[in-house]
Amino acid sequence: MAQYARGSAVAVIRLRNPPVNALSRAVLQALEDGLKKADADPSVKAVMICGENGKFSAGADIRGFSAPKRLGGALGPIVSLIESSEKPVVAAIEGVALGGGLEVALGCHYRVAHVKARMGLPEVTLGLLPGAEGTQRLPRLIGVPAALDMITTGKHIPATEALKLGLVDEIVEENTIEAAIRLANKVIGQPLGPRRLSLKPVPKVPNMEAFLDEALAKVKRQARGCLAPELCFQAVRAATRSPFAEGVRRERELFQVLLSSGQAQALQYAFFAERAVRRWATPGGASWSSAAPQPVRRAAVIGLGTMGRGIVTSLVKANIPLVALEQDLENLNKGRKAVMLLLEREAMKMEGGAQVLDFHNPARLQFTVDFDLLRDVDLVIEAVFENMALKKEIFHKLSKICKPGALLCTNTSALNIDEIASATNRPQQVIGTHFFSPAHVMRLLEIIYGRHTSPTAIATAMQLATALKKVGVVVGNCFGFVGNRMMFPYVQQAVFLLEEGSRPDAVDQVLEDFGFKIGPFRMSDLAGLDVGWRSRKDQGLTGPSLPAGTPARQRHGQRYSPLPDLLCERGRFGQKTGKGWYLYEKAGGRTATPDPWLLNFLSQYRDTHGIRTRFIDQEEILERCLFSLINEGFAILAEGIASGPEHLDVIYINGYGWPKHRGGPMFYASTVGLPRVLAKLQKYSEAHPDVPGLQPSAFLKKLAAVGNPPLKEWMSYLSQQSSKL
Ligand SMILES: CCCCCCCC(=O)CC(=O)SCCNC(=O)CCNC(=O)[C@H](O)C(C)(C)COP(=O)(O)OP(=O)(O)OC[C@H]1O[C@@H](n2cnc3c(N)ncnc32)[C@H](O)[C@@H]1OP(=O)(O)O
Ligand SMILES: NC(=O)C1=CN([C@@H]2O[C@H](COP(=O)(O)OP(=O)(O)OC[C@H]3O[C@@H](n4cnc5c(N)ncnc54)[C@H](O)[C@@H]3O)[C@@H](O)[C@H]2O)C=CC1
Repeated sequence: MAQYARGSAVAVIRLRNPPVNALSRAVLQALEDGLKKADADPSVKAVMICGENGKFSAGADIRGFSAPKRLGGALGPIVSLIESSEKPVVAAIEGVALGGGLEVALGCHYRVAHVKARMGLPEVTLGLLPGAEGTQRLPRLIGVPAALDMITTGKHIPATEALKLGLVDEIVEENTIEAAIRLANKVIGQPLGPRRLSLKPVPKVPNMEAFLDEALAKVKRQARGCLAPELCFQAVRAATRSPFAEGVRRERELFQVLLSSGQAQALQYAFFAERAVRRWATPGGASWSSAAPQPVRRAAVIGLGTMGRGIVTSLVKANIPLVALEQDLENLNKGRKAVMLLLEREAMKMEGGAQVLDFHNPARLQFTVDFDLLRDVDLVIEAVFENMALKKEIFHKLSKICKPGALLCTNTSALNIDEIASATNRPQQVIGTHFFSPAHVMRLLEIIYGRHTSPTAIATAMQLATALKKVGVVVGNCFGFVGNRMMFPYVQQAVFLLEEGSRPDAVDQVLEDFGFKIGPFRMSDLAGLDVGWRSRKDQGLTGPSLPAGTPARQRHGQRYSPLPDLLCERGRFGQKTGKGWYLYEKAGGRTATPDPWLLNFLSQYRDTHGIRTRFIDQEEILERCLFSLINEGFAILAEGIASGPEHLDVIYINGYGWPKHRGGPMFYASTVGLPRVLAKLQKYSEAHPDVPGLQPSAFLKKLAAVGNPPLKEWMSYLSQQSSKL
């Protein structure tokens, strides 16, 4: 709704739709009614539009996008109506003016913003473009380069930047509403022509066409298969080539293309999925609604290797004082240097820099080798080597040293949380906090509860995720948890495809074309092949503990590929050694080129094991890798390890580079259709009966049998008895 009030000469229209004043049909209708009332009332000389509760508007109501009668057509004419008003209209922007909200403000003749307000056209992140004439008005106001940047990235900009760009006329530190009314009174009677953006020419850029060509190339590079950025670009380009009305027509056409592309649906699903996972629940009945977090005033990180360094950096950025601990002085100094470098880089990106982060102050960041300094911390994050005996030793020590209420978190990739907790006197306060590398960059935090983990511990870990500006996803305890467990069959298929005749670059290309940031082989080279090798040796799958006489390509009666082990035995650990699945310019190099040695090695390997090389097409590569990952996802859901498919999708988008415009693996499966996924898995598992990852999960079979229900209904088909927990 929007509330209309008339004080003196200035009528006030207040957008009202908690929590973010989204522009629903009712709000737009009330806005239109208010404008008409103000127009008809001769005592009203100007209008001020603002939002309820300190927020202008977060834009169109995203929940309404799938409704049969959509808002798209309605908002543009209202923005035009505002602009054509014969009485000056001033926007008072507090909180946020996003999407349709900013387009409403662009229709106004003047804009006043609070210094803390943020503005943006984030439609591109929802697979759309600003469809209410925003792609035509914004370039006229702030110029093509700045408008293209905002519209194709969807970034939110602070009011201070908006003022520099000319997006707002004034920023205020005090009362925005009063300042807007003051301005409205001041401009009564002044000509409005120059304030109507639709009448302004688009400011010229020297050599506009060359600029646009370069901008398009950049947009395409960054979009990686996502349509919206390129269509946003095309809409802005139309503003440079055509009069306003024609540009608006083009904007509408492009908007319709996006709306029917399927990508918009996937991106909107991802938006709500990220919010849905905040409302966590466990099969035991604990949930976000009843559990309260405990405060974390001081934390500790143990182990300053690859992960620990990033975790320390994240905590410092979140303003949480902490102690960083290593096993000896040599490793401490190495870790300290690396942390300082990371923090200095982060500080350079921030306003206020190192002073804001204050990381040279030992009260905020203390380095030590002394466990005694952990006595009074509220939370510890352990990030030492992936070794159960070592982790248990550390947790035993922590339970003796740390104060009774302290939460003990482990950053393990796959190990059993219950076994780690068993080494302590407080298993209810032990929890997995699985960060992703680089930990100060990646948004995902997988939060793993064990058999005894308390609801308070889960709530505290979720609160930590929010404080670190990460997406926390609560999952149950199993080998590899959700993310890595789904990754195992995916990587396994990629390696099997090499055995059968494919090449690392061919497999990577297919998955990168699908939209992954990097394919499985480039990813393994980046992460280090030795990491998996160590884990396989610990599991007795390779190395000295492998029983004599074990067939080279079989373990426990299942197909096994020794290829990654053979590479490691030859010192090929990936980027760090300059050689892995690819060749690099030097140890630590990043440019991957196909390695003739490897191709020759593969062909010898096939000969040795009598494998007939065959041509493998792109469809098979894609389906075997993705469908085996998705299949594991169904097994995870059936076991109650995650409470819904949204959890798996949020994990994959934020932790594994899954293309967001495909909505996550489970959403993707729903778009492919479960009967088709099932049929393909059946076909591949018949061809490879010794690969359990290709055998369709019972839950997938059930969903296909009951008629492929929509994703949001999947969980209702799980019987209580099938949950393991
Ligand atoms: C046929 C199609 C017709 C198209 C019509 C054309 C019009 C256009 O040109 C298209 C548009 O306006 S598209 C909308 C553009 N706006 C956005 O993308 C803003 C999305 N929201 C945000 O960024 C943050 O929520 C925000 C920064 C605002 C606040 O962040 P917080 O972290 O403080 O809070 P959240 O937890 O994110 O949000 C609070 C609750 O509000 C819900 N919500 C947010 N934005 C919404 C929106 N635009 N529409 C509907 N619901 C929205 C959000 O889901 C959450 O609710 P719960 O999930 O129930 O907690
Ligand atoms: N590297 C990665 O991409 C990811 C790793 N992980 C997990 O994070 C944990 C750490 O992995 P990385 O950082 O890669 O290992 P890393 O080998 O780079 O670092 C481990 C650090 O722990 C220190 N350390 C060992 N014993 C210690 C002790 N008793 N007291 C204090 N410090 C000790 C070592 O000196 C070393 O600096 C592992 O459990 C791993 O599985 C989780 C997600 C991703």
